[in-house]
Amino acid sequence: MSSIKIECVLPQKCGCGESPVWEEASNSLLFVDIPAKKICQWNSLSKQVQQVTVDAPVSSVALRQSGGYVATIGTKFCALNWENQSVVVLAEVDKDKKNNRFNDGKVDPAGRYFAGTMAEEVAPAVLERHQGSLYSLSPDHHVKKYFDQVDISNGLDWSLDHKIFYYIDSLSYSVDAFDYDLQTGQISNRRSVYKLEKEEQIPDGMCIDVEGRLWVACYNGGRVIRLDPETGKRLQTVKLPVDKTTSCCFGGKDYSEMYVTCARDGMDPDSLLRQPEAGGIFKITGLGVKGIASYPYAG
Ligand SMILES: O=C(O)[C@H](O)[C@@H](O)[C@H](O)[C@H](O)CO
Ligand SMILES: [Zn+2]
Repeated sequence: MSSIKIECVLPQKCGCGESPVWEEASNSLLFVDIPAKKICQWNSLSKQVQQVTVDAPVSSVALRQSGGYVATIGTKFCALNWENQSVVVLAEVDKDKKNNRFNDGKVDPAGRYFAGTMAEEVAPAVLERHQGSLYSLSPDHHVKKYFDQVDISNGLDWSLDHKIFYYIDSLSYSVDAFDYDLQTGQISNRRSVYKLEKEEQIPDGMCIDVEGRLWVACYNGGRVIRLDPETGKRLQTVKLPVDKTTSCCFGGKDYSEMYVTCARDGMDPDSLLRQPEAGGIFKITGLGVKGIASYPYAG
């Protein structure tokens, strides 16, 4: 076995850190702090953080092929110009659901921006149920709705051959798979590939590695787990010194490092004393497997 090392590389104190995305061009990790309405860029070489504050909870950020970024802000798909900090709305969803916001989002291998919604939480994982939907924004800014009745739309990624879409609705405690048609962006044939065990708690963000295995951050479980979606077996558990692990991505040189975000919101004073790094950005090295580059939005 390789020797795994876990370190907090940025003591950020995010209320809810989310959406880690590696940006190769700048050797940086992008991430958001949802309740703080912040999009952050941590430069791994200078160790400096730059941030842009927006006007509503921001739940995901992604690269944009034409430059800058895209982000899900409130219930809007937006484009962000980092230099002048300007935000342009590309599309809006759930207009009839005033209490909804977007949650996790990610770009598919064809450049479509996928993101799902949820009702705003009154406390972590406490919310009006079945209010969310899953959407994608195509490069021509057209919005497609896949399904509704979602509780907490969360982790998503695609298989290496682009034929499967993996998806997590947190309160189902399941990692699901769909057949994926990359040409049309259609999904079909939903099935569960893994049911979380009790101590693994709530499945949140997810990413795929070069061997086609899934890494799932377990909210309240203080860990990331590696799953084989073909056999439905858990292959590995990596525990972190914080409970509210929210998402993970590969990055760094050759995508051999894993970055994990986590939350501080919802922790009692006692847990905060025991977990002073809660809300920080963690780096895991020595996993012995690499990840893949994230896809940029093509619009
Ligand atoms: O990080 C996210 O994706 C959500 O926005 C969070 O609120 C947690 O996931 C949720 O509380 C646990 O289910
Ligand atoms: Zn999440």
